[in-house]
Order: sequence, then C-alpha cells, then structure tokens
Amino acid sequence: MAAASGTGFQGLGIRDWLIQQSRQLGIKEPTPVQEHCIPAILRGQDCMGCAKTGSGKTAAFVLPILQKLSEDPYGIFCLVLSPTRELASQIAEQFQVLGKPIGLKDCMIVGRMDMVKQALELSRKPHVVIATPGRLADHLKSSNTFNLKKIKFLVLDEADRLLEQGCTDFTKDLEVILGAIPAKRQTLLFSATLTDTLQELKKIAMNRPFFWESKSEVRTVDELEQRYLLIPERMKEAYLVHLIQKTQDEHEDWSIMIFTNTCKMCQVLNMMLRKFRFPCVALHSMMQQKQRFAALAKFKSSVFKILVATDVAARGLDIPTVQMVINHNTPGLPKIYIHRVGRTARAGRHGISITLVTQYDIHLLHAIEEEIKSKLKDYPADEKEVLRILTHVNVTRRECEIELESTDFDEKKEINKKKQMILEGKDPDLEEKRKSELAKIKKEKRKFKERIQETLEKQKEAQLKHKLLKRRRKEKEAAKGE
Ligand SMILES: Nc1ncnc2c1ncn2[C@@H]1O[C@H](COP(=O)(O)OP(=O)(O)OP(=O)(O)O)[C@@H](O)[C@H]1O
Repeated sequence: MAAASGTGFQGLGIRDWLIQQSRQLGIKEPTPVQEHCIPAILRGQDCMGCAKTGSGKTAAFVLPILQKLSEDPYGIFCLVLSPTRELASQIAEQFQVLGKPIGLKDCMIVGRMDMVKQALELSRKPHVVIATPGRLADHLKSSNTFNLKKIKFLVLDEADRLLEQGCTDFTKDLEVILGAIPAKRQTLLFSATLTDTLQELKKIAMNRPFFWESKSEVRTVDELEQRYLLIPERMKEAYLVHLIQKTQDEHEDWSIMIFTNTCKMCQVLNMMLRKFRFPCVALHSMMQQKQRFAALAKFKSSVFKILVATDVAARGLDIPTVQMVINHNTPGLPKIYIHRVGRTARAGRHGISITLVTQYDIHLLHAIEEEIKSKLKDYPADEKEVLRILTHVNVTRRECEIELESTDFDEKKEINKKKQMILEGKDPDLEEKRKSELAKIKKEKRKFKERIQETLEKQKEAQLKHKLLKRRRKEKEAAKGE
C-alpha cells in the first residue's frame, strides 16, 4: 500500500507501545490518510477523512483514540457508529487487537442480538462502544443503567451512509444519539465517499473540522482492474456460472464476492450456485444475525470461497483473500459501485471487478464511469461456452425460484417490513390502506390521462380526415373546371 513519506508513526506522535502493536497487524508505515488525520486528531481537532477503499481509514481513527484513552482511561470514552453489524464487529476486532496492551474493554451493540446481555455490558462502562444506530437508540430510550454523557470521541464510520436516507434510514436514531452525547467532544467522520453529504456532516462535526481528501482524480484504486460484460438479461446467470467456473479453474485460491440487488435474488443465486457445486454462502438482511456472522466467518476463513451478498456487505468489510468482485446487477448509484468493488484490491493488493451490464443498464455504466473518472474495459468471455450451459442454468435457476416460493421467504419479508414500520412508530394496517389508496388514485389519474390522450388523438384524426376530404373536394372541383 502507498505509504506516506515522512518519519513513520513515531513522527506522527504515536507512542511506542501502539507502534509495536500495529506491527503485528502489518501496519508499519502510515498511509496518507493516517499521516494527515492522526496528528489532527491527537491535537484535539474534529476530523473528516475521505480516502479510497482499503486505504487504512480504520487505523486512522483507532490509533489516536487508543493513545488518548491510554492517557486518561475511563468508560464510556468513545462511541463508534457503523451502518452494519458486520462492520461494527470488524471495527471492534481492530480495537481489541490494538488496545490489548492497555486492557481495553469494548462492547458491541448491534441489532438482533440479546438486548439484556448488551444492557448489562453497557452498565459495566466499557471504554469503547461500537454500535449500529438503531440498537443503540433503543438502549438509550429504554434504559437508565448507562449514559454517554462523558464520551470524548464520536466516530461515524461510513459517515455518508449513516446520513443518507437509504432503505435503512438512520437519521431518527442519530437524533436520539446526538441528543444523548455531550456537545464538547471530538467528532471523527470517515468514508471513501464523503463529498455528497459534506454539508450535513459538517453540522455534526461542530468545531470546524480538519478535512482531508485523497488528491487523485480517479476514485477507485490503481490496483483494481475494472471490467464489464455487456450481455442479454436472460443470459445473466449463465454468464455468472461461466465466470465463476473459469475463475476457479484458473485461480484455485481466489475468493469471490458476488453482489446482487435484493435479498431474494441473493438467496436464489446462492441456491443455484450450490446446485452447481460451487462452495458458496449468502449474506443478506433477511437472515438471522447469527447466520449472518457465521456465513461471513466461513467466507473469511476461506472454508467457502464465494460469498453472494446484497449491499449489506458493500461497505467497509476487509477480507484480504477477496481477489474478485462480480456485480450481478449494475449498481444504480456510482457510490455503491465504488464501495462494492472496493472489497477487493485492498491495502495495495491487486484485484479484479466484473460488472454484468444488460441492454437496460448502459446509462448506469456511463454514470459510474463519469463518477469514478475512469473507463471500464470489456471482459472477453467465451460466448459459445455460455450458450452451451444456458438452458441448464436457466432451468436450475427456475427450479430454485420455485423451491424458494414454496418456503415462507416472501411471508417473512412482509413480517420484517411490518416489524420495521412498528419500530418507526407507524401502523402497518394504516400504511397498507394508505398505500392501496395511493395506488388507486394513481391508477385513476393514469386512466384519466389515457382518456384525454384518446380524445385528443380522435380530434386530431377527425381534423386530418376533414382536411383530406376538403383537399379531395377541391381537387375534384378543379378537375371538373378543366
Ligand atoms: N499503514 C498500513 N500499512 C499496511 N496495511 C495497513 C495500514 N493501515 C491499514 N492497513 C490494512 O489495510 C487494510 C484496509 O484497511 P481499512 O479496512 O481500514 O480500509 P478502509 O480505508 O477503511 O476501507 P473502506 O473504505 O473499504 O472501509 C486492513 O487490512 C488494514 O489492516
């Protein structure tokens, strides 16, 4: 990985015990984001760091926080927020390893895990709390056995995701959390894609933050080979099977992450690839949390070399063995593309990404290229081979869909949706009614528009006929006159 030129971590003010500890993780020379952000954080400034995927942003905040903690240890000293439970777990691991010499006590507060156990851990005043916003807000609302009134550091990892109103909207939970922490604190915000939400983020970091952004024009790393494959929609899965087979034949030791856009598609692809005897596991938000952690652990340890995931795995996950990312769907937002492909080619390693693009997605590909300031190259696939397996793959995929439909997968999805609404303080039945009324109004509007269109067209037709008749009449009269 490109190390910064300078006098190493010592020159940045990091103490020897932390330098020793970092070495054990292969962190020897600071990367540019570390070189610039660590001194600012040690000086006591708020900090916003925007650097490419896999460039060491986590250590850029973990190291100075641990150093400050070692000078004045108490609990709860630091709160880190992450958009996903898997990422929270990874950050907790970095804190544990680097903070071992000072006997760091950390605590992870994430959804779908035992709430009572978590409340007990919080009451024991850990030094660092790493949390997803929803679950932490629940604890703050329901418990008085802990408080966050003395925290010195607030970290928002993947800060732009925490602020945007995507399918999981964190803004209400953030309000609760920001209301429970002191105004006098250091706020640290990191992501590979901060710039869209810069103004909102600046409001959270109140004290004119130190802002550092990597200079390079291209927004993905040089070590990443970015390819695309233009294919017909109905051949997507056949191409996917072909790509995986080819990669496994040529590079036995590679791990592959496949991203797709829905939980259902993720489940179907996983089932289908397993029928072709590929060693794969799935990761999506409709799985139980224990299953999610277990799937990720199996993939990380290379027991399974293929992970089929939704965007729940797109940000932050650091798995060095991932050499290839396949986008089963072209991401609708360039930002999501940047994070997905950033799961490979990390920390200076090489990697390849292949994005499947259908006839309907070409504009998305152009938007991605414009945003990352780089052109993707065509991937040469063996079309004959794909045609040979096409029917078999499509039949297998259909079988998996039927198999999944016979389970309660869709029902579970509905139940999860309702649960989410209740948590957001909405009444699911009322919402349902509102939705169907809205759909009715839309339908009526559409019919009305269609009727108007029809009338206009009829009028136009009549006018044309009238003109035509007039012209013919004139022509006849002219002929008679002659
Ligand atoms: N100074 C360093 N030298 C070598 N390796 C490092 C250094 N700092 C961090 N790393 C390693 O680089 C990898 C990527 O780091 P990290 O996960 O912090 O990236 P990131 O910038 O947060 O990426 P993302 O935007 O995808 O979340 C990790 O395995 C980490 O241990």
